[in-house]
Amino acid sequence: MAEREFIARRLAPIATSLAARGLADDAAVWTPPLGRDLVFTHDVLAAGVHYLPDDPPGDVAWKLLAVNLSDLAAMAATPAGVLLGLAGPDDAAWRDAFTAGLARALDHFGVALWGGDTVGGLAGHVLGLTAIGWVEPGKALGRAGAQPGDGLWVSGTIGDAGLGLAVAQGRAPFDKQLLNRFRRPMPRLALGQALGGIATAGMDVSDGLLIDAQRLAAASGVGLAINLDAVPLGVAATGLEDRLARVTAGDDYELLFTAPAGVDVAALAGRTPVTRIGAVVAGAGLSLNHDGKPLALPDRLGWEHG
Ligand SMILES: Nc1ncnc2c1ncn2[C@@H]1O[C@H](COP(=O)(O)OP(=O)(O)O)[C@@H](O)[C@H]1O
Ligand SMILES: Cc1ncc(C[n+]2csc(CCOP(=O)(O)OP(=O)(O)O)c2C)c(N)n1
Ligand SMILES: [Mg+2]
Ligand SMILES: [Mg+2]
Ligand SMILES: [Mg+2]
Repeated sequence: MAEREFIARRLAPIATSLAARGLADDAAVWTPPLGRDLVFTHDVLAAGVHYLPDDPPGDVAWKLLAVNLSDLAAMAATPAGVLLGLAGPDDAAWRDAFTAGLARALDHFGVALWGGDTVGGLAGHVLGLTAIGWVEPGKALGRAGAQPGDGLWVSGTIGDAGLGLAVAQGRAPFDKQLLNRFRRPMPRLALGQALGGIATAGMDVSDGLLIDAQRLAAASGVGLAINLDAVPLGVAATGLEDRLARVTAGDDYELLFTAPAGVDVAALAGRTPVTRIGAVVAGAGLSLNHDGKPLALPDRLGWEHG
């Protein structure tokens, strides 16, 4: 299918918002909600780097949208629309399944496809997505702002996606739930929006709990004391080494945030599970506690691109 035909047949039917103009013009035109600050993010997924080349294309579409919505959630924003960069081989069956999955994912999150670009003839897929959302003025949540005395909190469970990757690679027995944590992350949008204006700092966990916590600490100019044994895991760890593997695996797309001691975080989070895993302290960097004793930081804290 030629590019023009692909856009008309597969993309235009799912780009139904007024802003997208039927994908018939050179760009989208969106009227943002009056008086709101706009929030922008862009993440790329590359085959073999972020997902396995034979992962189901519909799940790849879900993940592409979800990882970007996770960054909007981290900022306490409400998503509105996205722009898609689709570059890869001329594989009509893959693209059909991808766009069908994208339509379902957009529908699930109530987000509009506003436009994008398509490039064929490549060896592997490189998928970009820009997500645009909005926040009430002054309510965007950043990584700076954590204060000594605040509690350190995380949503959901950590390390399951890392186990799911092992399942997908055939290194671990089949487990649908873990596979889904890797292929179909769930951005914490409701929690993020609830935290806006209340949490002192926040971010999403994409590279690994420890490395991302270290970034939050650095951005806030504080130290973070983390009780490793309090970190919620979906599957019990077999020992310290396993526990360290979970908190450095990444791909979690949970929210890591700090809140003043007086805030009832569980009530604020509503149906989203949240766990207090430590505290903000004066100083710098991370300090870990395990079995009631200080534990030296492992050499590797998480995922870093070369
Ligand atoms: N190629 C790039 N061009 C411009 N900004 C970038 C680029 N790569 C990353 N950034 C910005 O650097 C910051 C950190 O990026 P990243 O570590 O990818 O954050 P995240 O894990 O939340 O996606 C973000 O504000 C992001 O927008
Ligand atoms: C095939 C495969 N191997 C390894 C991983 C692990 N992994 C790759 S990138 C990454 C970190 C997140 O990706 P990044 O591009 O840094 O996203 P961002 O932090 O910008 O949201 C992780 C944990 C994976 N997701 N897929
Ligand atoms: Mg990024
Ligand atoms: Mg992020
Ligand atoms: Mg990263």
